[in-house]
Amino acid sequence: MSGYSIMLDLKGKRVLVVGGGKVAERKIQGLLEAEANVTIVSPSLTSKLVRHTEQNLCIWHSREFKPEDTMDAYIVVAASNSSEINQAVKEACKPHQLVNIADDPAGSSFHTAAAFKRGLLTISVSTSGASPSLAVRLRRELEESYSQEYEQFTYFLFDVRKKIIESSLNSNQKIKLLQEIASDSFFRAGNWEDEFNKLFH
Ligand SMILES: C[C@@]1(CC(=O)O)C2=NC(=C\c3[nH]c(c(CCC(=O)O)c3CC(=O)O)Cc3[nH]c(c(CC(=O)O)c3CCC(=O)O)/C=C3\N/C(=C\2)[C@@H](CCC(=O)O)[C@]3(C)CC(=O)O)/[C@H]1CCC(=O)O
Ligand SMILES: NC(=O)c1ccc[n+]([C@@H]2O[C@H](COP(=O)([O-])OP(=O)(O)OC[C@H]3O[C@@H](n4cnc5c(N)ncnc54)[C@H](O)[C@@H]3O)[C@@H](O)[C@H]2O)c1
Repeated sequence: MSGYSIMLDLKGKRVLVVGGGKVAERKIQGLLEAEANVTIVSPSLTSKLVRHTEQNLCIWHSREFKPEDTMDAYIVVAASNSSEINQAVKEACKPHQLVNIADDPAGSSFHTAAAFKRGLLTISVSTSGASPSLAVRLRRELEESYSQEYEQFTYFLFDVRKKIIESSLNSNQKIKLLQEIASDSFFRAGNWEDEFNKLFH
């Protein structure tokens, strides 16, 4: 897979997850953070997923998968522990549906990246299935390199970028300023508002 990176808006979108084990739990965590509308079809659930359904964070059909479950789903994740069931899920999907098969990277239309957020910043790592363990290691290393302070920094950048774009500066001045406030030295200086006001009158 050559792999094209995008950020999907899943708010309110219907996502079907087949299986309720450890892998389903991990995928569902990310899907709920993205505010997707998650339906799980599985005869059993992990205790964490049971809590999610009790809190109405997702819908659970306590039974085996049926092909019609895939109807109307924007994304389908097959994470049962049976490769036959996972293949049946794939076969039930229409060509336009995004499908992730936990035990069949080549047969999936997308892979899940190892990702974390700092406010508006998302950092994700993919090895295209070569080594999920390497993706996890790099994600952990990057998490250490990009401190929690980046969360506030992204909100600061979001606000001042708007001010810069709407200002009467010419386009070269705007680009220079936008690059300056995104630089490592600016980030490290702290007092971002004060430093910005010195640069922007
Ligand atoms: C990143 C992450 C996101 C997530 O799942 O949310 C993710 N796998 C994670 C962890 C992980 N997965 C596995 C191990 C055990 C050690 C090892 O195998 O290295 C660990 C490590 C651990 O658990 O620590 C085993 C494994 N994974 C896949 C197969 C099937 C196969 O290869 O055939 C098997 C063998 C199954 C078996 O035993 O049969 C397949 C996929 N796993 C992917 C993503 C996609 C490619 C990502 C990429 O290459 O970058 C892809 C293709 C499809 C997909 O699932 O989307 C998440 C880390 C989240 C985080 O911590 O940040
Ligand atoms: N992609 C990844 O990151 C990754 C990592 C490890 C394992 N895997 C693969 O993911 C799959 C699931 O692993 P796991 O550790 O979560 O397994 P698990 O045994 O913890 O969970 C399997 C779940 O599938 C459900 N299930 C079984 N038959 C079903 C059916 N007919 N319909 C609906 N649900 C059904 C079970 O009730 C259970 O909830 C395995 O195929 C494994 O090889 C993928």
